[in-house]
Amino acid sequence: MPEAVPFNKHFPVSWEELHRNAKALAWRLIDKGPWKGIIAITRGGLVPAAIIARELELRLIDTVCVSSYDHQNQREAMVLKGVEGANAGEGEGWLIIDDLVDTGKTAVIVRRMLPKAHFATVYAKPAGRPLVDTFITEVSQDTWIHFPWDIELQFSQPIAKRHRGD
Ligand SMILES: O=P(O)(O)OC[C@H]1O[C@H](OP(=O)(O)OP(=O)(O)O)[C@H](O)[C@@H]1O
Ligand SMILES: O=c1[nH]c(=O)c2nc[nH]c2[nH]1
Ligand SMILES: [Mg+2]
Repeated sequence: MPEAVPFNKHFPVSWEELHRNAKALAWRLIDKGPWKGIIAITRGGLVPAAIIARELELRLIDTVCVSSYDHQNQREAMVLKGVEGANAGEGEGWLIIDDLVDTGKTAVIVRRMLPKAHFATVYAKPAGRPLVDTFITEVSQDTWIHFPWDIELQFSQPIAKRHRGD
């Protein structure tokens, strides 16, 4: 297994940016349909999936529940729930939505379940990029993306102080 890359950079995302980028993803996906429905990868895929479902007027939504990080520490991926019944078959005509692809481990697991589905994320890092069919924004592998549901407004040190290492 490749060495874990330390997260040296931080990329905070606001609700507005997330909304705008999820809508941009919907624009990219509209011509690639028609779509039978969405399979959201919980939990990170839930918010983008809701925005995309609204824009593409999709009302059939299922989840695949996967968990593989304790904050920034990656561990063995756990599949807590697969696709309900045989609803999506091999996934043809279905959209899989997640917030991001990082190492690609989660994407490999879900792609194995639904090999014919279209995998779309809002953000992608280079290691996971080959596993995604459509995405909006790429960030470097050593960047941690901070989603709006994980952060809160608080005091931030002036850049000069941070630069000096105070
Ligand atoms: O490409 P990978 O290295 O597999 O990482 C990407 C996955 O990691 C995060 O989920 P996480 O397992 O942290 O669960 P969460 O969505 O419930 O926060 C993120 O939402 C993706 O699903
Ligand atoms: O909030 C998150 N930001 C990330 O950059 C990331 N990579 C894997 N899982 C992640 N979760
Ligand atoms: Mg996730």
